[in-house]
Amino acid sequence: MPDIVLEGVRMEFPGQGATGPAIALAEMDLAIHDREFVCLLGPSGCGKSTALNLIAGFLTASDGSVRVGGQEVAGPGPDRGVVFQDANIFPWLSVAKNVAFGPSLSRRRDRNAIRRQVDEMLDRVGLSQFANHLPLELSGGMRQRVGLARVLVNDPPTLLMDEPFGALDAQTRIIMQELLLELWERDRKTVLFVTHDIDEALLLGDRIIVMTARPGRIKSSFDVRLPRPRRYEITSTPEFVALRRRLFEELRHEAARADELEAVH
Ligand SMILES: Nc1ncnc2c1ncn2[C@@H]1O[C@H](COP(=O)(O)OP(=O)(O)OP(=O)(O)O)[C@@H](O)[C@H]1O
Repeated sequence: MPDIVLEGVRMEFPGQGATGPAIALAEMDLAIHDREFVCLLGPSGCGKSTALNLIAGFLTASDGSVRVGGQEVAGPGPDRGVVFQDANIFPWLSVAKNVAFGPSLSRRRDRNAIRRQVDEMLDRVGLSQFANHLPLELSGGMRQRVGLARVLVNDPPTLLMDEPFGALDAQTRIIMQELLLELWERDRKTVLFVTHDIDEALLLGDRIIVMTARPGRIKSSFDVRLPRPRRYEITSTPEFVALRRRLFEELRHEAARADELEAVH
């Protein structure tokens, strides 16, 4: 059964001042299967984040249906873990306390079990030595690891990621992409990953969905049949380079349209 289904989804934001309503998504249909890693790719402003926020339950569609696991989305829920670019961590809590936050909300868990779970999670993301540090004492990449650990420790079946590595330098970004691949290989969650970076989408995804410029619709869907487990080295293989070229052509037109729309507004 598909894990995430959007049918005829339309999203309008009320206009500000003289401008009419902004139509972010028009008639969007999408189906993501259980344990599939799908990357949503498209030019700036095409509605990628809006689609993710609808699935996360942070926004409600103006029209159409958004279902996760067969249920109509009525708001955020523990079945969907969301990771943003700014790592959504509490600056006043240590790394370990940030990661323990979610599990501590559940009254059924005893403290020792939570501590073991947090230790294991910190080990998986390579932060064991920084358990007692405050986020301010960490680099951007390490903070993003904390953000990832905070979400993964709750073991949500679905992960929604909105350009999580967008603010990182190129080197750190690759390290984080490889870490995400490693984590995903182990427990294969359903992932929707929003990005405008072709290489990132190709390195990570089973499938890449390309969106049109605003108002966003699905333009095309590409299966990425590159072997797994994947590492960064795959980006220089002929198969990868050929796929990159195809996707670049696919996006070129939409990016130009997005620029025109920008110039008009
Ligand atoms: N809260 C809002 N109020 C009004 N308009 C909005 C709101 N959120 C998004 N929009 C508009 O909806 C459109 C889609 O925005 P969205 O953030 O989903 O695009 P995106 O593809 O994620 O872009 P980017 O890659 O730049 O983050 C844009 O034109 C944006 O200006």
